[in-house]
Amino acid sequence: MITTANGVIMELRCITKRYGRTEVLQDLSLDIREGQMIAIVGANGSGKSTLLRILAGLTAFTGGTVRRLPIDNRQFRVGYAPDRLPALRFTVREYLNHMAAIAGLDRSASGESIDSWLERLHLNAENTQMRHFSKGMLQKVNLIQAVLRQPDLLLLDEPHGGLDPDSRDDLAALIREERDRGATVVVATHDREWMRQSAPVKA
Ligand SMILES: Nc1ncnc2c1ncn2[C@@H]1O[C@H](COP(=O)(O)OP(=O)(O)OP(=O)(O)O)[C@@H](O)[C@H]1O
Repeated sequence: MITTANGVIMELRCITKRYGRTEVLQDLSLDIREGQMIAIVGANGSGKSTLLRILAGLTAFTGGTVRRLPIDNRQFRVGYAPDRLPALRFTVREYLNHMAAIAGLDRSASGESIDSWLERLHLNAENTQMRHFSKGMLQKVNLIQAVLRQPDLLLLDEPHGGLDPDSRDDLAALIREERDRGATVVVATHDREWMRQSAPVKA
């Protein structure tokens, strides 16, 4: 999948991030390689979400450089599940169709993929607006929108938040499948135990 010799798809060098006077990230350097599973573990407020948003290209950093290496002359696809989705006035299908359209996916293929994910994650509240969803239901929609475009780099921020035990198993299977497909997965969590038990780590 990746054309660089050493498999690096993203290079961060000496990244700093400040919000006003508060320095959240300091001199952070990191190489992200094809097929890696990376856990960003830290306490509340330590800057995990900030780092994921920088990786997603959604937050500007204050200093340092980020280099994204192309795959076969194209930018690699990023899937990003933030730590929570807003409670929107869309139904789940309206929202996922919308996200698929933004990603430039073919309507009929993405429709089938959405059907299959809704069934797999037992999300059957088709006609209810997402603002009435529970935290766990919203989290499932969040995960689906992140994997719909078959990302090369999948960024998951506290992905187990709000999920019941069976759904956590579904999440572990989802991560495993994404890795088997060749995706690089970066997970931010403050829960070391969940990471140890649920995140399938491949050598
Ligand atoms: N947009 C922002 N403006 C100002 N400060 C911010 C902003 N976003 C985050 N912060 C601050 O930056 C610090 C790191 O926040 P961040 O959300 O990245 O941490 P986190 O490790 O993901 O925390 P948690 O585990 O609680 O989700 C916190 O002190 C937070 O208040």
